[in-house]
Amino acid sequence: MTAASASAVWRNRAAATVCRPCTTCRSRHERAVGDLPMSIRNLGYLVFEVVELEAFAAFAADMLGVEVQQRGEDAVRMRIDSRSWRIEAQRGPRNDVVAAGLEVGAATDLERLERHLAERGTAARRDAALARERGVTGLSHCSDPSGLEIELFYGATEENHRPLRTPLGHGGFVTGAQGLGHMVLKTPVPERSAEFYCEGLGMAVSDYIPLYIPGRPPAELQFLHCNSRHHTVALLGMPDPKRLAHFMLECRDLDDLGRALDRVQAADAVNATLGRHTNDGMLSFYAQMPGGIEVEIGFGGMQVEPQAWSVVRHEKTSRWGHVRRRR
Ligand SMILES: Cc1ccc(O)c(O)c1CC[C@@H]1C(=O)CC[C@]2(C)C(=O)CC[C@@H]12
Ligand SMILES: [Fe+2]
Repeated sequence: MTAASASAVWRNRAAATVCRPCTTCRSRHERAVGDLPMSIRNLGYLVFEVVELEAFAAFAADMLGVEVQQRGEDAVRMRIDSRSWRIEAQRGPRNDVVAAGLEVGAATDLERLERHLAERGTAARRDAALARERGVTGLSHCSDPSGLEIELFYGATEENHRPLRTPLGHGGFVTGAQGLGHMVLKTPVPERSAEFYCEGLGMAVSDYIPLYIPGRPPAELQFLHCNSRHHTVALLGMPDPKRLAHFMLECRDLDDLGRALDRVQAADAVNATLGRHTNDGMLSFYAQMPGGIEVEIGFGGMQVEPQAWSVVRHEKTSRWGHVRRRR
């Protein structure tokens, strides 16, 4: 079956919603990056809503080592690289991610992606005011199947004329073409979500890992890439009013991960111990930010070559470590 006819088959089946891990429908969204005429390039930014904004900002500055800038009374923005900002936190009740910025190459790419989404029944709406607010040239937004706001954008603002201001000193984070890091999203409709990110936005499956949590129905993690980062989005098939399972920032230097672990341990905020993941080989630990938002601090993730990648399955989530603590 050619790629074109496979996607036609998927489109014909789109009305039939099958939301459990299912090899039949899974095969419909499995294809390589670049198979579609347009694709998102990377995860550009994340917007959070948190009740305890000051505590969240302090944790980011003192534990993660990012640069935090106040933005009025009720928002902060964080820099982790040359971009003017990568993470925004707004004061609000949700204690969750409220928008994800996915970057495309340029104006024409955004237009093509909008047309492609419209053909598939997803209306992405242009918003010049929101583009200005985010500091980007063009922005069009829609919802993912779990209701998360997805902001497709191009033309971000660079601030590479000055280094990061952090009290801690930091060798920086792995970003560039790999984007800001990754996010793991819980979704009650994992097959629809996978179809949206793959057939809609042009991402591709890296691998699958089953998840057995005692006392819960078996679930599955689907790892998706859109550049050489092994996964930019991972989907966890599990209903939850909180959409974000965690987001991940990757340190360039191992010592920055080690020093972050020291600080997070001293603050008694470790959610999962140091470990190495099976699929991307990332060395990481997980920390609990104020508002219950979980962040993974990583180092040394394996990169994929999208055009040469073959989908695989793993039986375990970690080669070792990542022991979770009960909260
Ligand atoms: C398995 C895995 C590979 C690479 C990653 O970057 C990554 O975050 C994960 C998932 C880790 C984590 C887990 O294994 C136990 C269940 C967890 C906590 C979830 O509920 C979401 C993330 C899952
Ligand atoms: Fe992760």
